[in-house]
Amino acid sequence: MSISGMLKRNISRINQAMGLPQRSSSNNKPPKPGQHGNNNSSSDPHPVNTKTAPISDHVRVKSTEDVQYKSWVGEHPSALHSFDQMMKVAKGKKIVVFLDYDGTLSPIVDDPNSAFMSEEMRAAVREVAKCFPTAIISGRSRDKVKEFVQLSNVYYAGSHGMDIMAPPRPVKSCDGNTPTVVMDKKGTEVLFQPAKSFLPAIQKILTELEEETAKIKGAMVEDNRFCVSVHFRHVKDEDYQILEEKVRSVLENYAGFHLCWGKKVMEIRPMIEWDKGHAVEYFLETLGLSNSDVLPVYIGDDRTDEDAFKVIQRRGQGYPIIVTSIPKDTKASYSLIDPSEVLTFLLRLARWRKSSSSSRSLNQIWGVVN
Ligand SMILES: O=P(O)(O)OC[C@H]1O[C@H](O[C@H]2O[C@H](CO)[C@@H](O)[C@H](O)[C@H]2O)[C@H](O)[C@@H](O)[C@@H]1O
Repeated sequence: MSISGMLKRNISRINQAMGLPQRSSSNNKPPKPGQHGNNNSSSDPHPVNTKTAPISDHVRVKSTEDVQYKSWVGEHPSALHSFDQMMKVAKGKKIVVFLDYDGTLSPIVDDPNSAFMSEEMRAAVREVAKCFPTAIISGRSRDKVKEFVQLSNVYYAGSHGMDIMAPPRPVKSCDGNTPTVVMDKKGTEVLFQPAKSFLPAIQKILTELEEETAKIKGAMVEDNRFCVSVHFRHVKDEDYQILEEKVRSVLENYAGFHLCWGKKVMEIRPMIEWDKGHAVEYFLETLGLSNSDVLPVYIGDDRTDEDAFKVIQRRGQGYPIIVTSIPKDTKASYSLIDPSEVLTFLLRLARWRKSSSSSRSLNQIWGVVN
C-alpha cells in the first residue's frame, strides 16, 4: 500500500475512534456502533473526569500515530512554523479573519455550557479585530457565542452561519484603514437569517427532542436557534442506539430537516443550501471584501468548518487552518494543534500587522520603496 493510502486508512481509523464520520465534508453519516459512546469507553480518546477540564481532543496520540502526524503535518504545515512565509504572500493584501468557537477559541470541555474562552484568548481576538475585519462563525446560537466571546469589535454568525449579523452594505475597508468597530444595532447592522421560515418547526422539534430524550441518562439537548444539538458525550455506549432512534423518530415527521454529526453531538439542521462556507462568502460580500486582493484566514476544528475551508480553496487565495492534534482528512492547507496555538497565531498576526503598519509609515516618512 502507498504511503498516502496508509495515511488515509489511519486517518479513517482515528476518525472512527473519535466517533466522527469518515469523510471530511460528509458529516451526515452516523458513527458506527461502538464509536459514539461515553467518555470512559476504551475506544474513546476523550476521557473526561471534571466538569470544565479541557477534553483531550487535542491530546496527541502516541507512538505510531506520532509518526503519522508528522507525515500529515508535512501536507498541512503548522501555521506557526509557516507564519513568515504566509505573511510574505499576505503583504499588500487585505486580510479578513474568520474564527470558529468551540475547539478553536475555547477548548473542548465536557459541559457545553462551560466552554469559556480564556481572558488571554479574548485579548488576542480583540487585538486581531483591531487590525483586520474579524468574524466568529459558530454552530452555537448567535446570542450564546456572543455571550461567551464578549467582544464588540467582531461580527457574529450563529447556527453554523444561518444567523448572521453583518453590515447592511459594503463598508469601506482597505489596508490600514479597516473599520474595526462593529456599528451598533440602530440600523447600522442587519440580520441575515436564511432559515427563518424553519423557526416554528425548529421550536417544535426542540420540545419533542427534550421530551423524547429526557429518560436517556447523559443526553442533553441544546437550542442553537436555527439548529438543535443533541449531545451524547455522557451517554453510555449501550444507550446511544436508542438515543439515535429517538432523534430519528422525531425527525421522521419533519421532512425539511437533516441530521449531521459533530464531536459527540448530533445536530438537526434545516435542509437549506447554506453553511459556514456561505457565511464566509456573505461576510466578504457585505464587508466589500470579495475582490481578488483579499486574503481570508479561517481557523476551525470541526466538520462544519470544512465547508468554509472549501470556499477558501475555491477562491484560490487565503489560509484555511485546521485545529487538530491528530491527522484528519481535511481541505485545510495549514494546521494548529490546539487553542493555545490558535492564541499564539492570533497574537503573531496582530503583531505582524502593527509592525508592518509602522514600517510602512516609516517607509513613507523616509521615502523608502518596498
Ligand atoms: O461551530 P462551533 O462553534 O465549533 O460549535 C460546534 C458545537 O460546539 C459545541 O459542542 C462541542 O463543544 C462542547 C464544549 O466544548 C462539547 O462539550 C461538545 O461535545 C462538542 O460537540 C456546542 O455545544 C454545539 O451546540 C455546537 O454545535
